[in-house]
Amino acid sequence: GSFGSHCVPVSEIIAVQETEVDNIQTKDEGKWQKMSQKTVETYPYAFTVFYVERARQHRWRCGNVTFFCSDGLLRQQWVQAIKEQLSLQTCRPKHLLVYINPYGGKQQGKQIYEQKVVQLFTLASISTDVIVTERANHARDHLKTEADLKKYDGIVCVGGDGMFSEVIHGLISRTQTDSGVDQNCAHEKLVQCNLRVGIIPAGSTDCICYATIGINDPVTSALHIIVGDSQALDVCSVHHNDTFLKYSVSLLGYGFYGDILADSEKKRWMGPARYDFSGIKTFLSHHYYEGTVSFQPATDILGNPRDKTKCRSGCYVCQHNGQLFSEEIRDESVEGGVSENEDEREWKVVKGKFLAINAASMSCACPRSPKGLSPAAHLADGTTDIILVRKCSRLNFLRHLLRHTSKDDQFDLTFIEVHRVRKFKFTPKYCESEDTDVKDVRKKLFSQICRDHPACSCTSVNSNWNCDGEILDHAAVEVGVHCQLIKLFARGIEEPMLYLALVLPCKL
Ligand SMILES: CCCCCCCCCCCCC/C=C/[C@@H](O)[C@H](COP(=O)(O)O)NC(=O)CCCCCCCCCCCCCCC
Ligand SMILES: Nc1ncnc2c1ncn2[C@@H]1O[C@H](COP(=O)(O)OP(=O)(O)O)[C@@H](O)[C@H]1O
Ligand SMILES: [Ca+2]
Repeated sequence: GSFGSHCVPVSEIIAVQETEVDNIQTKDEGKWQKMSQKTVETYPYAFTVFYVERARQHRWRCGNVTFFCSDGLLRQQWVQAIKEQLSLQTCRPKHLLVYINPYGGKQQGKQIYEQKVVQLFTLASISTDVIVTERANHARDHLKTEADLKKYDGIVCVGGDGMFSEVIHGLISRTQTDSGVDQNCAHEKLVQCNLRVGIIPAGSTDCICYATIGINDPVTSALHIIVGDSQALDVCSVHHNDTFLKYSVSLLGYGFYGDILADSEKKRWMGPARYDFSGIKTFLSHHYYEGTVSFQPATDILGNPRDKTKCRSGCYVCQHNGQLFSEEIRDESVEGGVSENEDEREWKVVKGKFLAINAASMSCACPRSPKGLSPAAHLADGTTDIILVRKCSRLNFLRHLLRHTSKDDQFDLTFIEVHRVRKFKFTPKYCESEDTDVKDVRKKLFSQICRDHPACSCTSVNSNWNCDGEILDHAAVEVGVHCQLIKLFARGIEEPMLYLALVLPCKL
């Protein structure tokens, strides 16, 4: 490279390698040239340090700088010293289990992994076992029962939010089974998972990657895995009548986002554009749904969904509330402890007609909306933000939606309510047909609805829940947040670094 000084923290060095001087090309006045014979003769020994270079919009790249010396022993000492420093970075993974979804997004999962990630893992001396999935739930089932997890320092999933969801379902289930915890019990404390999960984005929305790293970029994700980042993440559990349905880490959406998802699944051939298509269609159909949302507002915590400050790397709110949460758990396990905290807190009940009921456990920032559904939501504070969109005109709903893409506050509208909670319940007005004869109940339901709205086409009474991009089978759900249940190879979104340069005059 060129002459000059480079300052790189050891924690951001990817690898060091001895370099063949003969092959080095240097950039001189913008042109790549072979080094002059004279330089090669004077400095025949070189080594290259690969490191994390920050580019625009939270993008990371693998940069390198080559050092030359005249002495072979000196080079060996340098390379050895740097390797020793690297071996002291104990948070870095050495052996990873990789699942690739070849079917998500633009169906490029395999290519993205092979063309952008493999060489970086090799450079960083990370070995991998790779499984390309052959069907939906392949990764989940493999993790749940087969995979020898002791062998690995982490799991990587190549795909979208659905693929990530599969991986954490496998991992959480496995962890609970191994420690004898029953997932069907909605009030039981779940055991934290030790293995970290990395996401190489290759899906349609990639909101979990975007909201935890700041961008959906495969190389950036690979580098966060290599340096061994760690970010805790809250997980919501969703139950229906004391049976476990699913976990969610990003969006649990009923009404608008549930309907978009149900419609878009039929259009998978369109790739990521299916969401825009179904989005417009769902917007125009303007369905609302009736029901009751009950929740306990989280009052003892730091932070509020209307805050101007956001969750960033090393977030203080997440640290503080995480601490609070683990203390409460400890208190409850003590005989006669203060369990009144939880159960005797006041429940709020909101009944009405809703265009959308969204629970965002993280900001849900994604390329479509870089600030997300709930811009001030936290990754690991043990809460989820419930956003209620009451029945309003199409124009007003459009105003709300458009504000997700601008600086304006999407909650500052009369038909929007937002609450930060630890648990909530939803009960649809027209209850689901279960024990009784299905057809019978449907008939009754439709006649009742049609009496209520004579003009409606009665396509469906209830919506579906969109759970991180997967459809749930029930409308009535009970949701609880499990604080910091899993860990990612991420560090949260980094604040732009501030440099203070002190330039001293050369003449002393
Ligand atoms: C008019 C412009 C309105 C822009 C509104 C943008 C709000 C976007 C918020 C998106 C939150 C996404 C939360 C993440 C969910 C994902 O977990 C989940 C699964 O991801 P995966 O496919 O990678 O597995 N993704 C989704 O459920 C997709 C949600 C799709 C949102 C698309 C919204 C488009 C709305 C278009 C409205 C158009 C009105 C036009 C009027 C003429
Ligand atoms: N080999 C496979 N064939 C078909 N479906 C799969 C396969 N592997 C995973 N899936 C499923 O594909 C769905 C979409 O995956 P995802 O990675 O979320 O992509 P997208 O972001 O495009 O929705 C998920 O429901 C997942 O369970
Ligand atoms: Ca949260």
